[in-house]
Amino acid sequence: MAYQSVFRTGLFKGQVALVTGGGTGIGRCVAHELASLGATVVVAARRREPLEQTCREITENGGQAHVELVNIRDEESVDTLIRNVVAKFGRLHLLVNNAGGQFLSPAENISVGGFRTVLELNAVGTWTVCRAAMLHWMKEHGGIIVNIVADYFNGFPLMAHTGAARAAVDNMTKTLCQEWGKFGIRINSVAPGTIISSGMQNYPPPVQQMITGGFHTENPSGRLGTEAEVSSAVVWLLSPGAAYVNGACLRVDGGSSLSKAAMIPHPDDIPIKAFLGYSDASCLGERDIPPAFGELLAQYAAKKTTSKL
Ligand SMILES: CCCCCCC/C=C/C(=O)SCCNC(=O)CCNC(=O)[C@H](O)C(C)(C)COP(=O)(O)OP(=O)(O)OC[C@H]1O[C@@H](n2cnc3c(N)ncnc32)[C@H](O)[C@@H]1OP(=O)(O)O
Ligand SMILES: NC(=O)C1=CN([C@@H]2O[C@H](COP(=O)(O)OP(=O)(O)OC[C@H]3O[C@@H](n4cnc5c(N)ncnc54)[C@H](OP(=O)(O)O)[C@@H]3O)[C@@H](O)[C@H]2O)C=CC1
Repeated sequence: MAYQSVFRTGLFKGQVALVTGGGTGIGRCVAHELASLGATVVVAARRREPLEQTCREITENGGQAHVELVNIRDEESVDTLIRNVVAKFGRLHLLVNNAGGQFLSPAENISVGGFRTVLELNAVGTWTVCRAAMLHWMKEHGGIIVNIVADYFNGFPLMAHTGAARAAVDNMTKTLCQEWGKFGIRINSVAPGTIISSGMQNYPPPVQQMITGGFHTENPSGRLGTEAEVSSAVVWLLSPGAAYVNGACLRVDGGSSLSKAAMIPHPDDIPIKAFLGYSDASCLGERDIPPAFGELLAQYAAKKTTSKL
């Protein structure tokens, strides 16, 4: 019943949609929503089983779905995917670049290889799919693309690699909007906040507990997001109703990117000592500020620091 669609408007009837990472999580939900609105959906990723499961669910619901295997880190595999879709269905109108991910790690423990892996998966991988879709179909016929990124806007503690990769994808989206508009290609990105999805299985139990235990509810909406909430934004951007939205990044995060709490707890020591002036008189002593703030400055001056500078 969970995926029983309540209405079928046929909004995307006759259109072919490719969703990478469409066997699980957000991609699976996007695939369901597009199929329930009439699109023929191709779900593509590395593992056949989850893709076939999604496909079965959609077909049982009366939609049309097909499976293709792809590794978006492999240019030849991506090329084959796009050629197969165009050969089998004769068209490719809609593309959702959802496949991606990373591992959680303090930046100081990310090796060069680890950083490169995440850049290659998310940034180069998304580019590879965009490029192949453009070359093999959209350059001649137009199309609509949505790239899934993440809340990278103020940096991404514990995920420096993915923050860099998602920023790259968002910027690439803006460039492609300007360069590929002439082909009739419209392209946007969606930046999910923390979403309750299969992706959470990738994090160790203590991290899962931290997320479910309130850490990520500290946002204006007071909760985590759902796959359907991200999918809804994707579907809208793919729809004619968003015809004049191009090169945008739509945040689906409950407002969390506006009010992000520090993700890394601070130690008692302050690692970056406050600057209080070169002269002793600059900031301390008699001042025209409320007393409580003066006390705070005095504390900053007295605090021991771990800084070696
Ligand atoms: C604080 C909580 C924040 C929550 C915010 C949530 C926001 C985001 C949510 C999501 O995105 S949901 C999750 C979506 N799904 C995933 O992220 C899973 C995807 N992960 C993967 O597919 C893989 O882990 C990977 C990132 C693609 C890497 O897989 P691959 O098999 O290619 O890696 P390896 O060949 O094993 O290693 C390559 C390279 O990377 C280093 N590395 C891999 N894993 C780790 C790790 N856990 N910690 C540190 N380093 C890691 C590995 O050592 C290799 O490095 P080198 O040997 O080359 O130096
Ligand atoms: N959940 C969240 O809070 C957030 C998620 N995101 C992003 O949203 C997207 C979907 O995540 P979510 O559904 O949560 O997590 P999932 O882990 O369920 O989704 C990741 C999908 O990407 C596919 N994938 C990974 N690597 C490749 C590859 N090399 N080639 C092809 N497909 C690949 C996986 O399939 P397979 O392993 O079979 O290849 C899987 O279906 C990801 O890009 C994620 O990083 C962004 C912000 C927040």
